[in-house]
Parts: sequence; structure tokens; C-alpha cells
Amino acid sequence: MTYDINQINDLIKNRRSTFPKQFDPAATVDEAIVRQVLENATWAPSHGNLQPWKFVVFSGEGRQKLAQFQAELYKTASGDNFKQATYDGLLANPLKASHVIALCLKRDPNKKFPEIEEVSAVACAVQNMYLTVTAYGVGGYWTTGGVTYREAAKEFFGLGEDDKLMGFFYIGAIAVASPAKDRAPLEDKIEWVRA
Ligand SMILES: Cc1cc2nc3c(=O)[nH]c(=O)nc-3n(C[C@H](O)[C@H](O)[C@H](O)COP(=O)(O)O)c2cc1C
Repeated sequence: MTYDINQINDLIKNRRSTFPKQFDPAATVDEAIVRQVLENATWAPSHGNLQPWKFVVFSGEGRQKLAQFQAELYKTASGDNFKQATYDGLLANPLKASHVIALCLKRDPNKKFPEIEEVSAVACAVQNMYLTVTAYGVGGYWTTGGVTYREAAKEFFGLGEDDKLMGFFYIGAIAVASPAKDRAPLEDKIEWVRA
């Protein structure tokens, strides 16, 4: 099977993060699209084909549950560092999106491979999600903000001690498209060893 490499190159290059403030908050992305995004996520590589990902999808009223949970956890956990603007953002952002997907890593109980390899596999899955929303003309972005790294958040997402919350993938209809972005010159990132 062959593919149109020019289209694939364009898809990869034109994939952009679209942030919640750029979504149309009144629009719902078709669940069939979200399912395909998740289906493509599961075709990511993973060492030993362990498939260490799990996705918790918040949509409709479910977004409110996430919003309340993350804002309240932030309030109780932030102590003297509490900022009202952060609290307000945590409460408001999920509702700007159509779907918010918690990106979870379920650690192999046998710990057959180093954790970094399972983290890498989930990251590959997220790139598939990014590319799929781009192909559909839908917005999305990966955030590791909010309660991502708080141990106390794990239970809400059905995660155990050894599991990890790796952030959230926000999906929404694009109201304001992201501008083009630059990358460092390729040659800055390569060292060739030819002989
Ligand atoms: C692991 C990871 C975590 C990220 N977390 C955040 C975040 O918390 N907040 C944010 O605004 N963007 C976040 N991003 C998105 C980046 O800001 C974005 O990928 C970067 O600016 C490059 O833009 P592009 O995705 O449009 O190419 C994250 C991206 C990755 C890969």
C-alpha cells in the first residue's frame, strides 16, 4: 500500500495546537470523529505491544465534573500558592472544549520495561490524536497543566499508585485558527555519522 507522501508531509507540518480560547464553545465535535481519534491513538507503537494507555473521555455534562474536580483539587492542594485566575481557568477551560480526554498510563504490573518506554508509547498515541484531529479540521491540544502531576488526582481517573496521569487532550471546533509556527533548522538537530 502506498500513501500520498506530500499530503502526509503537509499533515505533519501543518498540525498545530489549538488552545481552548480558540474553540467555538457552542460547537460539539461529532462523537464518531472522537472515536476515530481514539482508535488511531491505539495504533501507536509500544514496546512488547503492551498498549499502556487508557483514555477517560469527558463530554457534555461530564466536562463539568472534570472542571469541578480539578478546580477544587487545585484549591485544596495549592495552599499559599492559590491563584484565583488559575482556579477560574480550571473551572472554565473544559467547558470551552467539546471533549476533554484524560491521557492515562496504566503501568504494566510486571514492569517488564522501564517506565520511560510506557510514557513514550502514550506520547506516540497522543501524536496520533493530534494528527487525526488535524486531518478532520478539528482543533486539539495536549496540556500537562492543572492537576496533571498531583498524586491526589489519580483516583478520579481510576489510576493506581504506579500509573500516571499524563495530561489532557482537549478537542474542539476551531473558531480561531492557530498561526503557522517555526521550527529550528533541521541541520541544528542532526549529527550525521557517515563513515
Ligand atoms: C507533553 C506536552 C505538554 C504540553 N503542555 C502544554 C500546556 O500545559 N500548556 C500549553 O499551552 N501547551 C502545552 N503543550 C502544547 C505546546 O505548547 C505546543 O505543542 C508547542 O507550543 C508547539 O506548538 P504546536 O503544537 O502548534 O506545533 C504541550 C505539548 C506537549 C507535547
